[in-house]
Amino acid sequence: MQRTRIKICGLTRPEDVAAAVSAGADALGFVFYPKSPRFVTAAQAAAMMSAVPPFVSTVGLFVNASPAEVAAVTHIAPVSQLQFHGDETAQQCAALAASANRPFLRVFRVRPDTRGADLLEYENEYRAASPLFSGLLLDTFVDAYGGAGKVFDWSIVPKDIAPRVVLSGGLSVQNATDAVVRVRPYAVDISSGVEQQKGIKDAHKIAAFVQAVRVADATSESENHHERST
Ligand SMILES: O=C(O)c1ccccc1NCC(=O)[C@H](O)[C@H](O)COP(=O)(O)O
Repeated sequence: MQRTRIKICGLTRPEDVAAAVSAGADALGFVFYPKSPRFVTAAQAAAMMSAVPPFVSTVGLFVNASPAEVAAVTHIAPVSQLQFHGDETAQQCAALAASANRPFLRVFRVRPDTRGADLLEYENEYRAASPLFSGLLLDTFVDAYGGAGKVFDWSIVPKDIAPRVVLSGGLSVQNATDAVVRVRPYAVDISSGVEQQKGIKDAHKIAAFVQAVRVADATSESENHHERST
């Protein structure tokens, strides 16, 4: 059975890290963008990461950060990978990742006029720019940079790219099963949909979200089985 990977983003409290790990999250996101309500310092993130068990990834999220800012964080907080969420070019992402010696996720902020071909072209550009490119994370374009809880039109995601992308943007306990069954992404990423208030996660919502994704995995498996046997 395909097991859709799950990233919980925007963690600011040790108890929220514990809730995400105990619910079965595969990756934990820490926001190093000072204007975010979910901003954490490198020292705060490092303290939270010290309680993360083996085989759970930690992701450091940056928006238009300088090489010095990324280096200052990665010297202190042992993130396993980077996420570039701003207007960085492919060359800038490649250089930031190389200097931090970490793989990176590139966020594509989907607009109403985005077409599937745009995603494939963007992915090719990043793949060509760096061996440290680990994949695209699809989020909804909003004027602010992210964590806004807005959904985009999932039908634009081409079937041939879906198994490699991280789907995000307005996911919730209510829409997670539908999103995963329809798109069949490699992974999903959620922030505001599992919060009580900005930056404060809700352990029950995290557990319910993980459960909703697992229901989708089981549904997709039974659909695959049905397709194979007819
Ligand atoms: O969380 C923030 O405040 C934030 C600030 C600047 C850039 C990105 C930010 N968050 C990104 C995420 O948490 C997620 O990758 C994604 O945007 C999904 O968020 P949501 O729609 O709230 O689930």
